[in-house]
Amino acid sequence: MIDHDKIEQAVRLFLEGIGEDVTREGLQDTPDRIARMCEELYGGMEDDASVHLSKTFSVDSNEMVIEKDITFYSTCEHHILPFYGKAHIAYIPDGKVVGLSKLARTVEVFARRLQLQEQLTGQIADALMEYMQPKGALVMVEAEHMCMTMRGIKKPGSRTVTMAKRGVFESDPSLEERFFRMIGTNV
Ligand SMILES: Nc1nc2c(ncn2[C@@H]2O[C@H](COP(=O)(O)OP(=O)(O)OP(=O)(O)O)[C@@H](O)[C@H]2O)c(=O)[nH]1
Ligand SMILES: [Zn+2]
Repeated sequence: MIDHDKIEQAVRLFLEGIGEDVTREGLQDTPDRIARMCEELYGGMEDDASVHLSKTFSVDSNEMVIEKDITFYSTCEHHILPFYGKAHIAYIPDGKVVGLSKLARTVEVFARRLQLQEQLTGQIADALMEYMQPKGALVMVEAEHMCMTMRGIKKPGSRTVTMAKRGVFESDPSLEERFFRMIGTNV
């Protein structure tokens, strides 16, 4: 549960900590604004991937399905700064598929919380395997981390690429090659 009162108290303390005057006009509503924003940014913690992925329906073909370029925004758990980019999801059905929007909804469930990119990638793949039981799933995430660009090492434009393979994608390398051909990326 997101606790608005705690967030508002913390934001006031934080503003004092950086030497701000919390009573000045521009900051008066900021604690409340941030508490409301947290509902959106971290709302994935109160959502459940099984709700989206268990709405399957039957199909005749078990050909690979790819949903690519799913834009997401997440927050790095080390610095509480955004990391954002694209997720690509592939799966090989085992007689059933889900509505395409449910793949993007699953990305949102895990992106809208404090995260590590590797963990985000793995959690999406695990949810697909657990709740829709395909023959295999592959998730690739490409992102820019603001903790690498606006502070610290300051390398704007650097991208982190992570991948998680499950099921037949682990045992058959030709499926991964097909995935790369189909998304048109050479990482
Ligand atoms: N593996 C991984 N590392 C991440 C992710 N997001 C941020 N990091 C890294 O987490 C590390 C935290 O390093 P620390 O040395 O504890 O903290 P820091 O002194 O702020 O690190 P610098 O960023 O090097 O200044 C940094 O190297 C970040 O680049 C992520 O999603 N996955
Ligand atoms: Zn970070």
